[in-house]
Amino acid sequence: MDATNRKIEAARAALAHVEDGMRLGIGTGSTAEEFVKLLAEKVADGLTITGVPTSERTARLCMELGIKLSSLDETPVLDLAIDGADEVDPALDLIKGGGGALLREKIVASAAKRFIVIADGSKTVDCLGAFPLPIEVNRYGLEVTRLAILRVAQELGLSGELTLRSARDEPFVTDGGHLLLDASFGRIPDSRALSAALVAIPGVVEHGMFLGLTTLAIIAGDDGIEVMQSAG
Ligand SMILES: O=C(CO)[C@H](O)[C@H](O)COP(=O)(O)O
Repeated sequence: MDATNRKIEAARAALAHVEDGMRLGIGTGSTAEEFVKLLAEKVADGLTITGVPTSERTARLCMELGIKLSSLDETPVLDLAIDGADEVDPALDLIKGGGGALLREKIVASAAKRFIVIADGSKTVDCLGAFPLPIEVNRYGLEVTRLAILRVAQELGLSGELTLRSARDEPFVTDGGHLLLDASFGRIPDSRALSAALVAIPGVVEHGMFLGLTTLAIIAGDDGIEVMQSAG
């Protein structure tokens, strides 16, 4: 099975958790897009859900495919959110934001009673950090924020490149109008300490570590689907 088919299988397994009438957070990225396509087929067959998208990109796809959308302000409590991930560790902590949507994704996941992650097997890791950690920052004072991030990382024994994300030779701008710094720190042994230190920096808007948010991870590998359940 190739990577696309694994994503489709994870998305299909997640769809089984979607019930009629649900208020549903809908993720961003290639795996989430496979989920949106399958969800649209169910909606065409009569399933009723209210979707809250995690990005403008996902909103466009949902609208194209006939999925009814709401905003988080109109629908602030969600029954379920389903999204992809860049890394999933054994405690179901994640790195997300490879697609640049981490802020809305985290707000939507935190508004959901249950948060299901869908991924192919290449995303599972023993320890977060091989995938560069996306950090969403305010444009104002970018250099001050950059230096502060490097300082807190150093205090936690971490080091590595901090790269301003770009797209088509321009800085990548998030849906919220912010910039992204991708932190290649390598293994992050104490993700909670790094999280607390990062959110205390005034110019940091959010970071891509999703800690303690995941209810279930549906991982599709060559041997089929593995469902990882949160201990909490
Ligand atoms: O966090 C994300 C977007 O901000 C995505 O969920 C993450 O990057 C995984 O994407 P893909 O399913 O394309 O591998």
